[in-house]
Amino acid sequence: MSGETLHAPAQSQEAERHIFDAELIDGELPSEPQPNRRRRFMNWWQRSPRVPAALKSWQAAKHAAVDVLAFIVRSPWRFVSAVGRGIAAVVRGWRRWVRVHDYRDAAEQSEKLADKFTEIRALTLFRWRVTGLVALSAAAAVTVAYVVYGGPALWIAAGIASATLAVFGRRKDGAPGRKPVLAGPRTLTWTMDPQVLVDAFRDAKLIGKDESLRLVERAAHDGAGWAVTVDLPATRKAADVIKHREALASALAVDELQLIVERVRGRSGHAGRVFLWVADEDPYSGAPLRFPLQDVEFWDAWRSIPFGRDARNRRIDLQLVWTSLVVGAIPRQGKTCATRLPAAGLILDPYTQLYVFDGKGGKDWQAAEAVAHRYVCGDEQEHTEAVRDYLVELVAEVQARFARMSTLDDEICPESKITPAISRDRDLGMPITAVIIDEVQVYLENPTRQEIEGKKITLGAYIADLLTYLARKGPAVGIVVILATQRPDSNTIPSRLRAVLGSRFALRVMDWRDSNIVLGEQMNTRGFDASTLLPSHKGVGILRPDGDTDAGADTVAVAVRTFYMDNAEWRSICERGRTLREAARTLTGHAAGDDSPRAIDQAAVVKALGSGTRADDTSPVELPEPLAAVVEYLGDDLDQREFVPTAELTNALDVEPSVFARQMGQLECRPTRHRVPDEDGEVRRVRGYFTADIRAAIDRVSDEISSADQSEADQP
Ligand SMILES: Nc1ncnc2c1ncn2[C@@H]1O[C@H](COP(=O)(O)OP(=O)(O)OP(=O)(O)O)[C@@H](O)[C@H]1O
Repeated sequence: MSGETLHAPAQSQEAERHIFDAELIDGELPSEPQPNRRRRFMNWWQRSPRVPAALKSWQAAKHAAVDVLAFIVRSPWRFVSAVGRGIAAVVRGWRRWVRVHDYRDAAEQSEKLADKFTEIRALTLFRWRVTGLVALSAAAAVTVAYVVYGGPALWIAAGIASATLAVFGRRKDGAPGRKPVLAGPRTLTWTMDPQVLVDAFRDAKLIGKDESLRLVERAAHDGAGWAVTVDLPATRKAADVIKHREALASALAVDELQLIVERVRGRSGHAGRVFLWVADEDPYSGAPLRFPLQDVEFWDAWRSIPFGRDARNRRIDLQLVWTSLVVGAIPRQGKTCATRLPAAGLILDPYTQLYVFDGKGGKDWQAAEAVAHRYVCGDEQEHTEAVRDYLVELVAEVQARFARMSTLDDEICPESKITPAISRDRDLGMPITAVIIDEVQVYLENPTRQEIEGKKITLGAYIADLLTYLARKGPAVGIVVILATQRPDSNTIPSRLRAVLGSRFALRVMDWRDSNIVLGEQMNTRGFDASTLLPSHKGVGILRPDGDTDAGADTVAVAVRTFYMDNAEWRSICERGRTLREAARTLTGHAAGDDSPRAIDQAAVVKALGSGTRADDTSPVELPEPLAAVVEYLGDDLDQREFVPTAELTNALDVEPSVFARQMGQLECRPTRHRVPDEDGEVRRVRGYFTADIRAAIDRVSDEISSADQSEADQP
């Protein structure tokens, strides 16, 4: 029940009290029953089933008028096509009759066709004669009528014949053989004829042959496209339509990027109500979108930062505090531009501290030097070591912040989490701190081995551990991690790091596996695959936000065209950020000419990471058997193959199949049947494991182990 309904009795009681309290003055008796009567009439009008729905509101009347107009405009064409279908049906029926099909089929079925041959032939001849006779009589009748009554008789005869044919050929739901096979392109014809939409849903196998759709709101032009809301038949789910958006786009003959499918939720929606929006043309073409923060003097880092627009031109903002972001794409798709947008929002808040590391070493991030507390640009060994040192410094800072926070009273820090007031209080020293790393793979892939507290580990793996810690523990004390990579594979960004990155943005990638690595397991099967984006669509990607978007809290992911900011505009934002910091006296570190590292307790950092004990970076978390053996056997295939038969695994690992199945089951990895081609190329259904399920199990187990290690390390 809604709040409004709950409050209604309270309001009426209040009104009654006022009436009773009021003094009744002579001559001021209520003399105008008019409004009440009017309201009663309106109430009756709105509720009465006898009043047509079209007369109940202006909008309904407008829709009805449009419907009538559309009907009138379409009727000549519908009449002609009905007559055409009628002629086809009559000719088809007559042919079957004259060729004695029914009799012939019966004889065939009872295998007596040869015996009945003479009878069938006689009957055929007879029916031809009847046909001839009827045709001659009809022609004679028309001729006589013409001679007696003149031209109008011919018109009347043609009218009667065509009306009869039209009735015979009218479109009936499910009538087979009445629909031309080549119906022509469906693009936008559905806006005029909802039957086309129903056919598209059937063709895309989203509803059955005998099922239909209920139109909740007829197609209307909305923005730069057409919108329609439909109810699916009972038991059909809107979520399935979203999942099979591509099939529906194909059935409607539009590019899938042009089709938006959303579930209608809340009071006016339910699990089977779908909102469809089809763009008139490619929604991602046209001039780049201007970044709104170019025109603001200051931005509050706690507010969502404008990121781009979806196909319907709705603005999509990105909340950064409390979360982290990973951007993945093949080169030249707009990764750096996309990463600079949230960075710009943070730069325009003078109370935000920035760690900017650019693995590419170009001039993309040079302007940020003017505001960055720590800045590294380059891919040499010394740069990677500097990144490591600054990250270690930040991990120590996170620990110190937690320690300081525990001493704050409840009024300042009610939830042992950072608040806007804490982040701006310079005495507390806990500003929102963003770590922005472009081309992070450069640092994560560094193979140099180093010794951390007596254990050998590569520099790349150590940086991954530091980032994992920052993304996992940092948000509570105001750390925001933003990573961009052109190599979104599992070897580059380890699963333990990926698992803690909240928001994901995938611009165009090579294939669905890479897309899933950025966006999350099985996102392609839920209808989100960044490898299907077009190369010409620079800056267009799929965003899977950590929190809500304007596109609806229920939206798992949304295709977004990011705002665009050229180098000059980016530089001007950085300059503005510097002026703001100078005024607020928050310019520190590199930007203030101070690159000296802070003194830190290395051992405490290693303990906090809980990963300093790892002996080998290639298996950062020691997986339990048989998962470890499966990972070792599959190697790169774990990312490249979709499915591995159980028999192959049990043979390769030399294990007892039932024991193997039980152990894998305990790790929540269960086999399924799947069609795979065998050596002869024949497709067979075999039992086995989807590599996505194996990867999910690895992530789950790694996370559990890391958290256990972490809580051990957190023990004082
Ligand atoms: N939102 C956008 N709108 C329009 N064009 C864009 C957008 N984002 C990027 N571009 C175009 O794409 C080009 C490549 O962008 P960018 O340099 O960000 O790509 P990248 O993925 O970082 O490339 P690399 O991997 O080489 O660093 C830019 O020069 C720009 O012209």
